[in-house]
Amino acid sequence: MAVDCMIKAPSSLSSLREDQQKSLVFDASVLQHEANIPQQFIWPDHEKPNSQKSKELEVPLIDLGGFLSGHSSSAKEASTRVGEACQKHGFFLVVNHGVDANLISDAQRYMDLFFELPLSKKQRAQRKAGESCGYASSFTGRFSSKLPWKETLSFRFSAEENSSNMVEDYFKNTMGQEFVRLGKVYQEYCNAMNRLSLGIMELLGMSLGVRQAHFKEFFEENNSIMRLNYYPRCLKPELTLGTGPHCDPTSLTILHQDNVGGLEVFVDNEWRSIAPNSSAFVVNIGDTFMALSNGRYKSCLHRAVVNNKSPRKSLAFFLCPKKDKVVSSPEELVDENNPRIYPDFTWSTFLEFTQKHYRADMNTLQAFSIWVQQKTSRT
Ligand SMILES: C=C1C[C@]23C[C@H]1CC[C@H]2[C@]1(C)CCC[C@@](C)(C(=O)O)[C@H]1[C@@H]3C(=O)O
Ligand SMILES: O=C(O)CCC(=O)C(=O)O
Ligand SMILES: [Fe+2]
Repeated sequence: MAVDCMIKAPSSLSSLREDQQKSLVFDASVLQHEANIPQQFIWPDHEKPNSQKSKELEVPLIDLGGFLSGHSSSAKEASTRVGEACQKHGFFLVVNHGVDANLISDAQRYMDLFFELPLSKKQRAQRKAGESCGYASSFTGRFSSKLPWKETLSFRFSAEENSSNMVEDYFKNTMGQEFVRLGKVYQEYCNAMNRLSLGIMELLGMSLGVRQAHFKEFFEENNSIMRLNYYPRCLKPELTLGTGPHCDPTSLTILHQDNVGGLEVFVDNEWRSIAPNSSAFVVNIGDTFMALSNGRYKSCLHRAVVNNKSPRKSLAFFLCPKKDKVVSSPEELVDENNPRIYPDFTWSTFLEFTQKHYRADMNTLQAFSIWVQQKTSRT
């Protein structure tokens, strides 16, 4: 935000036209001291977080050690537990995941090096309209209400042969030479996330009764998104949300939250918190995998709340298919009792839908399916 509108009483902001509201830029370093939060950040009553802390959810904790060491009995056990979790709320924790603890703590710590920069420096990476990558501060320029209380830096990761330095190059080219070390850490982190995602895809394939390598092969050449979430402290946390209620439109999310806590899942009609566990990754399937599973597994509704004590950080790796690969559930999951639910689509079309036409929420895939069918009937 241009600092001047921090001195305007929030009520006067609503006098701005929607395009003027969208042109505001919020500076997190100012917002975190503001008791009078701008009204664009105040969510409707039915979506505000309860002021009392949400009850903790017992999330299945799956030890990948045996599976990753090639023990078939452990693989079977892990795939059964993954399947059970996906039949319920779609979230599970993985431990003994093979990702180096020092790499995780570096990836967490290095986020501060970026988000604590002056806004003008962060804006070197400013997300451009309609694009999924870059720096976004409360999504100004994108939404005019229900603004999330967060800053994000999103960048692309590709598992294709000729893209082994994509993340490193992004940081060097966008932020300059002094960010080369940061780029190397996030390149290594994304490589580790890629390996872990493909392992989890094997367990998902086994749990659905398709050929074990089916989904692993489908995602071999993925074009994924890495997102750094930075949630500044908020003096009125009961009025806003760090990330609003949504299902991830992507295929699989591997999330590492810091020790602050704030991730919540909607289960049995109530919001339940997922306790921080620095040695574990939180894994959930997204809309695209729900389509690939022909609706057998559901992508899950979740959100992030903020607090009035400290900032919160999370690392979210979003596994996405190669852009032009057709997303279509395997024959084994389609029969007369389970007709095909979703139209075939490509991830690039679905991603464009979320970046240019629809703010992802709990109905994104449904809205997208209708949009695709309308587009097809018009041509
Ligand atoms: C494909 C994506 C769109 C979002 C980032 C990835 C996966 C999660 C999506 C998102 C976080 C869901 C909630 C709304 C959103 C706008 C956000 O709060 O960031 C979504 C992301 C986005 O469109 O930038
Ligand atoms: O920060 C979190 O804990 C959740 C963020 C999230 O759901 C997302 O970025 O899609
Ligand atoms: Fe999410």
